[in-house]
Amino acid sequence: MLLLVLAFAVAFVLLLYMVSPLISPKALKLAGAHVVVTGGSSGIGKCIAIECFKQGAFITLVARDENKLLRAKKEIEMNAINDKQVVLCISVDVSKDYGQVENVIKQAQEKLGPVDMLVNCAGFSIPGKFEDVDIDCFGKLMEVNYLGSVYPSRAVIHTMKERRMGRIVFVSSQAGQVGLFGYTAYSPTKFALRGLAEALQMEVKPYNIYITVAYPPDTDTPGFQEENKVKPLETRLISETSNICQAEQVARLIVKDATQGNFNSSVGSDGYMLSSLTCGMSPVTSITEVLQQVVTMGLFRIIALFYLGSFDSIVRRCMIQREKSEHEYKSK
Ligand SMILES: NC(=O)C1=CN([C@@H]2O[C@H](COP(=O)(O)OP(=O)(O)OC[C@H]3O[C@@H](n4cnc5c(N)ncnc54)[C@H](OP(=O)(O)O)[C@@H]3O)[C@@H](O)[C@H]2O)C=CC1
Ligand SMILES: CCCCCCCCCCCCCCCC(=O)[C@@H](N)CO
Repeated sequence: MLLLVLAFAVAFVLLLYMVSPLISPKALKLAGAHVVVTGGSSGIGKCIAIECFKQGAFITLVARDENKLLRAKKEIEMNAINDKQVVLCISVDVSKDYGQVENVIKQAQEKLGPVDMLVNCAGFSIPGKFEDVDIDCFGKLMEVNYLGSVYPSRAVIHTMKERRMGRIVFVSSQAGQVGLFGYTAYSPTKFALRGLAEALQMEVKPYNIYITVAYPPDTDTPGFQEENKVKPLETRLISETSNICQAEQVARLIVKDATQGNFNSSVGSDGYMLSSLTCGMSPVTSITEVLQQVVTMGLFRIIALFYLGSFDSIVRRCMIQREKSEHEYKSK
């Protein structure tokens, strides 16, 4: 009898331990909230700002080009739901100097109050074969995509901890879940955000601060058009596996996941599979999510083998094609 009670007690404690990371956070209400969006003057960032504005938030847009900022501000303001809402623009390079970024956040907090949600969306990509990408680009990408997310986050975290509330979003990429041909310089910067997010989430969870990492697929934005000008054929063919998304759709999902406090934010069926497959030791906030992961991971690994096989064959075909045309060129 005593043994039975003991066994039940142990089972109960174990169950409590298993379920304790699953307690869902309370959703953040955006009406009246202050949302800072880096990279908010274009593409996904601009659409995130619009989505938050539509829900009643006050917005600070952070990017370098002042004209682009002003144009985005006008566009966002057309979506106001009341006449108190404000869009503030501040021009700064998020990657250069921590002191500057800290000042920008201070200015924003003085004008619009403490930051409730920070969205780190400033970033770019330089695709190309490992040996073709200019050696300086590896550092530049790491500076903007990684340090450019560390600096603003570091500048808001103190106040968020004091207030025991907040949301921080890191915009990674599907290329931050899987390394692909042409992304040797870009992928690592997006993988790095995941490591940062996991470690930071563990630190700030007791302060009721929730981190979201978003993994968008190719999305039709000015940045995407720019990237396509230099994208190797292999990268384009491999990326075509995933559909091109609209920035509005990606933004809507990111804002929904961030306000709900979900650690993971993905788009579409490939996004869903990739996230389940690469969940690793990442935090979970819902029981359904973790059950889906447990059930689907093995199956998705098998499906992934077919994808990997097709990617390998794309790379091989392109190599043969290239060598052939080089040969023809030489023999002419
Ligand atoms: N589009 C896509 O296919 C995908 C994009 N992503 C990621 O989403 C994010 C946004 O991409 P997307 O909307 O396409 O990009 P865009 O090029 O359209 O917009 C980038 C924004 O970031 C700002 N920015 C760039 N560098 C800096 C900097 N050093 N300091 C401050 N602001 C900066 C730009 O303004 P300014 O130049 O004036 O500073 C602009 O507002 C990026 O991190 C990208 O890696 C992820 C997956 C897919
Ligand atoms: C079960 C396994 C499923 C596997 C599916 C694999 C699909 C891979 C497609 C990857 C597309 C990469 C998009 C990068 C976007 C990006 O970040 C740049 N456009 C930035 O500008």
